[in-house]
Amino acid sequence: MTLSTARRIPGDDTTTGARRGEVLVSSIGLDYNGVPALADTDLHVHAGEFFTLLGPSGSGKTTLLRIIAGLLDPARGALHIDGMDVTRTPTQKRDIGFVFQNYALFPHLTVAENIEYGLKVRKIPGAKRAARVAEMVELVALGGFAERYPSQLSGGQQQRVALGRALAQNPRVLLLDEPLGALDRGLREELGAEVRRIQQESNTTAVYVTHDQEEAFILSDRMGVMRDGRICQLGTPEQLYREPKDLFVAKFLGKTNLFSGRITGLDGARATVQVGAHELTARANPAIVGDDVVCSVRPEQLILGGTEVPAGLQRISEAVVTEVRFLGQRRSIHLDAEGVACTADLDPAASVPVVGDRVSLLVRPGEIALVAAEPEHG
Ligand SMILES: Nc1ncnc2c1ncn2[C@@H]1O[C@H](COP(=O)(O)OP(=O)(O)OP(=O)(O)O)[C@@H](O)[C@H]1O
Repeated sequence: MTLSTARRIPGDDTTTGARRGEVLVSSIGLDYNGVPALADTDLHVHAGEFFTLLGPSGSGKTTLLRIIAGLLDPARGALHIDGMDVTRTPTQKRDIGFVFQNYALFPHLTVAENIEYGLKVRKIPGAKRAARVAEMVELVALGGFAERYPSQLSGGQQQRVALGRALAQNPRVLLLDEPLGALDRGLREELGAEVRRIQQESNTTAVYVTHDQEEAFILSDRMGVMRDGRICQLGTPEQLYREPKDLFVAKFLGKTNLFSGRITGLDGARATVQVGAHELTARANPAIVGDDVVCSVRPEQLILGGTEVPAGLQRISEAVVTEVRFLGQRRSIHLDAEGVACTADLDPAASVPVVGDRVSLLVRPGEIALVAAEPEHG
C-alpha cells in the first residue's frame, strides 16, 4: 500500500513551532440561554494523537467538537490549531476533516466522486486528484467499490467513504462525532479497528466523540471523560480505569464494586482506610477532600479467600456467595458483602464456590481506587 502523500511527519509543515495537528483549547465556554453547555474548558490534543471525548448524553461532547470544527462560536476563550489562533476562523479555512454518524455522502456521486469532491472544490489538478482518490480508496479498503453509488454500499462501507473523503484533503485534524453510532455491534468493532488503523497510517490527529466506553478504550491514546459540560478527568484509558478521580468516572468506565470507608491516616502517596472492621492500605487520591471515601475495586480485582489472608493481600469484607454464572471467558460470582452487592470475576479454570459459601473478599493494596464519597465537580 502506498501512503506517501497521506503519511506525514508531525512538525513537518509549520513555522509556528507547534506540531501539525496540535489543538489547544484555552478557557473555551458556551452557554445556551444562560446555562453553560460547556463550562470554561482547557484541553491540549497532541499532534498525531487519537483523543476521545467520552461522556453520557448531554455532557457537552458535541458542543466542544463543533467549536473545534468552527460550526459553533464559543462565548469565551481561544482555540489554536498548530499554534495559530483560529477562534474566529471560518470552518472551511481551518483545514479540518469531519465524519458524522449519518454518512452525509452525495447520493448521486460514486465512491470515487464523493472522495474527489473536496479536491475538485480546492481546484487540485486532475492527475493529482485521481492519484489521491486512488490512494484514499485503498486506504479505506474499498478497492473494487470505487464506481458504486452510496445506495449500493453497506452502512460500514459508506462510513469508510466518509473517512476517505475527510482524509483526502490531508486535514490538520480529523473530527469524528459518533461515526459508528448507526452500525450494529459487530460492525462497530470491525470498523472501529479500521478507523484506528487509518488514523495511524495517515498520521492524522483525531478528536473522537462517543458515549460508548468500550469504543473509547479500543481507539484512544488518551481520552477526556465529560459530565455536565466539563471534562472531569483526562488520561490514558488505563489511567482512567485504574485511577478514577471520582465516583462518576469510576462508575462510568466499566463495572466496579464500591465499599464505603473512612480515611484514618495519610502518609505521602499511601492512605489508611477503615472499611467496616477492616483496616486497609490504598493509594492516596489528592482529589479527595474530607475523610469519607469510597473504595472502588473492579470485579477482576476481587479475590475470594478463606479465613487466612495471604501475604500481599488484604481483606476488604466478608461475603456470602449469592449466584455463580459461567460467561465463557470468565465466571461471574455475585456476593452479598455485609449488605453490599458485589461481583467478582474469576478465571473459569479457578475453583468454583457454590451459592451459600462464606468467603473473604481480598484485594491487593495497589488495586483499590479511593474516590470521594460525593462526585467531584471540576
Ligand atoms: N441549540 C441548543 N439550544 C439549547 N441547548 C442546547 C443546544 N444544543 C445543545 N444544547 C444543550 O447543551 C448541552 C450539551 O449538549 P451536547 O450536544 O454537546 O451533548 P453531547 O454530550 O454531545 O450529547 P449526545 O451524546 O446526546 O449527543 C445539553 O444539555 C444540550 O441539551
